Amino acid sequence: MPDRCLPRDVLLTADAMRKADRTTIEDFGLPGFTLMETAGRGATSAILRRYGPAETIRAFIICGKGNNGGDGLVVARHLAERGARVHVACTAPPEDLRDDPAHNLELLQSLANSPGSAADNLTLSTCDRVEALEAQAAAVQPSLYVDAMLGTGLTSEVREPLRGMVEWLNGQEEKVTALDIPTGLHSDTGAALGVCVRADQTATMASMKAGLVVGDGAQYAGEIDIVDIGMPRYILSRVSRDAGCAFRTSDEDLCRWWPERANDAHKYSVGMTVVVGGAPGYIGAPVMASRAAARAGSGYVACACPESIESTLAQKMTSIPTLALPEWEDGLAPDIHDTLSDRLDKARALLVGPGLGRKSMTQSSICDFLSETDLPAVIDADGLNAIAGVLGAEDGNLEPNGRWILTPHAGEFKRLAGEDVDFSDRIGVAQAYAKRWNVVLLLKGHPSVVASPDGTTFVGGAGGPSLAVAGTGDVLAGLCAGFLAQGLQPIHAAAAGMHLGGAAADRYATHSDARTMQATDVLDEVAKAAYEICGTSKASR
Ligand SMILES: NC(=O)C1=CN([C@@H]2O[C@H](COP(=O)(O)OP(=O)(O)OC[C@H]3O[C@@H](n4cnc5c(N)ncnc54)[C@H](O)[C@@H]3O)[C@@H](O)[C@H]2O)[C@@H](O)CC1
Ligand SMILES: [K+]
Repeated sequence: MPDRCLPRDVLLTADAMRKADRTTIEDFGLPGFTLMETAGRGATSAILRRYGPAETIRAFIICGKGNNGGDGLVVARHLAERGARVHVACTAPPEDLRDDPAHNLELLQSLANSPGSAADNLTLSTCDRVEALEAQAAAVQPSLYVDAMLGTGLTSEVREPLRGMVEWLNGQEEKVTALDIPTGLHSDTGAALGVCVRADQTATMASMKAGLVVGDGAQYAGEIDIVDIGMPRYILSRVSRDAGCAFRTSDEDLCRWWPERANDAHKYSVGMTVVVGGAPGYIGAPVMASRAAARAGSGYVACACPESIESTLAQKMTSIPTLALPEWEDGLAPDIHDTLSDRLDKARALLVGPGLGRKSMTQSSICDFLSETDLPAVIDADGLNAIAGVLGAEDGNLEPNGRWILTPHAGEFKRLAGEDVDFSDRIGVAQAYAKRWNVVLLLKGHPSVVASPDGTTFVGGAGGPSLAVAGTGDVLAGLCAGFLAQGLQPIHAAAAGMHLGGAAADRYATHSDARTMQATDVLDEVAKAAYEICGTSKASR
């Protein structure tokens, strides 16, 4: 777990959030009413920062009957007090509200009925049909909508009349601020539950929610502001390891995990990586992966490949030595471990798979090799295809023991799992299979997710869809292996590789059209991205 536990780095589930709320209220002693007041006041400030000043705002706030609606009622009070024109449309009659939302409705009614400037600016109505919402909006002519219909309490597809209201709201041209999460978004998976508010801004309470960054969350949430509601950090930290929760990788994580070099360092003490990859016709993948391992700081990278391509591969590599692996007609000969034993004695990490091909002999030789080595390993591409069907099998002889990082894309993952997997909950899938297989599992995608067998999970905090191009997987695997060779724990090596690769791609987009990026460009950007992230203190490494 990261040393720091900042709300922006912690991705919580609805369950974890409820647990944190309960602990804050019952054990810590901060009343729920105070949390709601702080949430609403903080969200008001977030709205004014983006769309203020208050006098220019004509806000139309749609409030559900739960606590998310309660937040909306508090926002209404504070926006009106600060001079905004505010109309509140409650989707349920007043008698349906309970506890804190009911109390806040009373306060708002009392404000609306008291003489003074806020009262002149404030109107309230009950609005249980979309036609009524439409008519009220036509009368108010809002400049901003606030979505306080549903928050983390939603677990099933949005029902009428809210469903129609969400569809109507998505048809409006004005800006929309969602409170906590856009109505309709599954707060854990980022799936739209039937419909989902498309927000320009989401003011989320206490901590990031996982659903705001995975699945379709990012496309519905717009700009995200985290509202400090006074929940103690230790409570957020305590729930952050619950199932389904994750951390977002940050530049600070990368700098903390990546070790400085000792003054008396030599190439082997820094960490040697042995890459096993390549096949006739597949030269590029092991070259890219080996270079990436070196870029990540591995002191010495050697690339073992089939003997028939060794001289070609050697011409493509300058500082990376090649090693020839004997071949039979049907692929790599057995006894890879014996062939490489001298190098393996010195190595601190393996990378198995880039461009290996899928010949049956190669696959069985690779499985034997992996069953014989104790080294930490990154297994990618055809390495994954080689172990598909063996990993996790009762009669299989593979024992990952948490030392392996598997980096599958969706197709490779399905082959490994041997079953159709529903990827709508990517964090859940990564956590379940990392535990089942006793591996660190890096699920590539946007964003990528990496989980360890003990449940520690990171979501990529850098990189975007520009990485969806051939060869970037080889770079990612190489970066992870390079970090593994320097002694990082497998989960941190995988998260560091994911973050640095993403940051390199982001850096490319600062000076070139992201659509033109190739995997070699990512590799070229790695050194500069690392320098910008980790600063001059790392320049001497
Ligand atoms: N102490 C707390 O618990 C705090 C909660 N906060 C807010 O409270 C929210 C969670 O509140 P709740 O747990 O009351 O939940 P919500 O307010 O998100 O939703 C509950 C309401 O949704 C309705 N509902 C559930 N499923 C539905 C569906 N499929 N279609 C239509 N309606 C449906 C329920 O009938 C219920 O009225 C958070 O998102 C956040 O905005 C914040 O105020 C901070 C403090
Ligand atoms: K909402």
